[in-house]
Amino acid sequence: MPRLSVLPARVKIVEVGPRDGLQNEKAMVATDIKVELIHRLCNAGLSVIEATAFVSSKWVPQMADASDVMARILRKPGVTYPVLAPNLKGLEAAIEAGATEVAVFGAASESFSQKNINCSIAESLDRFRPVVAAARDANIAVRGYVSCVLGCPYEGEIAPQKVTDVAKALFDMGAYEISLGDTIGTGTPGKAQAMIEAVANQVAIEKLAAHFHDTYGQALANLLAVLQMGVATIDSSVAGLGGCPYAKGASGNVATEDVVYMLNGLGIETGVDLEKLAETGSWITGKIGRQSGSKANLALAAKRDTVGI
Ligand SMILES: CC(C)(COP(=O)([O-])OP(=O)([O-])OC[C@H]1O[C@@H](n2cnc3c(N)ncnc32)[C@H](O)[C@@H]1OP(=O)([O-])[O-])[C@@H](O)C(=O)NCCC(=O)NCCSC(=O)C[C@@](C)(O)CC(=O)[O-]
Repeated sequence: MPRLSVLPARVKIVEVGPRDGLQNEKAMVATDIKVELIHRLCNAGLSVIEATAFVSSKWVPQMADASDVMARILRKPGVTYPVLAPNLKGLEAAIEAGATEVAVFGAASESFSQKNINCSIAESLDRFRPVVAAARDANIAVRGYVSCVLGCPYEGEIAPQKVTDVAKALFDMGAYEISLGDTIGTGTPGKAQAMIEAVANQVAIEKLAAHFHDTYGQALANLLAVLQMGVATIDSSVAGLGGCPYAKGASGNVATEDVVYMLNGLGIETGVDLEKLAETGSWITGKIGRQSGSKANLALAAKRDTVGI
């Protein structure tokens, strides 16, 4: 097992359930539920919880209560609550709501960029530059997302070089971390490694995060493949909730419970209490009337039922 020796000792999990997990829900999820979800995730030990998105409510109605969510969460010291901010308007609202970290989100696919944020890749980078500069002036950390790193719902295959170019541009403008999104979950481990290898030639691997969706059931395998290369930050969503409204057919993010179960088995620290997390997964899926997308969650719930606790 020589490869296992190169795995990181600790992985930072960025929990995206309250934002990515809920943004595509058709029925409005009450602000109270979103706030309680964030509190429960915090109690389960997650230390980075993407709370909401300051985007146009015409584009993503589910995130219209972003300011309310931020006003009502009880912030725990040591936990960060990043939010999406696609432009200066979003950044201003995020700052007013007390955000200490924001994320800009671009894509490696022209078509997806147009559908998701209504501009070309080059225009998006021009739009993000002043957002990143203003955020940093205000002492706010900025994360950069790149979508469609392993495939696009409109263009199919995406060359690793395109991903690298956008990732480098975001990093050079001041994003401290670049999250690489397999938006439609079409990646496989070899492709994921080739993509990371290309990006890591330009942006240090410690600055990269893997944000993999599980549409084809490949997310955990892809994560293990990139962990072996040195990636030590993983985005995931409780109960595997989620999907992008502008990527039809894409199912949820990899489930945080499944990621934690795998990392526990590998002896990798996350600081997350799997039982509490699984209870949170069962709670939120009950609240929004969905089946959990986490196999670990379902197995733990069945085990709880069997032993009667
Ligand atoms: C970027 C825009 C705003 C451009 O949208 P636009 O229509 O080109 O923008 P605009 O500047 O012309 O403004 C249009 C209207 O939106 C308002 N507006 C403008 N900006 C904001 C704002 N920040 N907050 C609130 N309102 C805003 C603005 O005030 C105006 O209102 P009106 O005058 O018509 O009443 C729009 O396309 C948008 O909001 N897109 C967001 C789409 C989105 O949130 N997608 C999901 C997140 S990305 C994702 O899930 C992928 C990821 C990150 O998870 C990684 C992966 O898996 O790949």
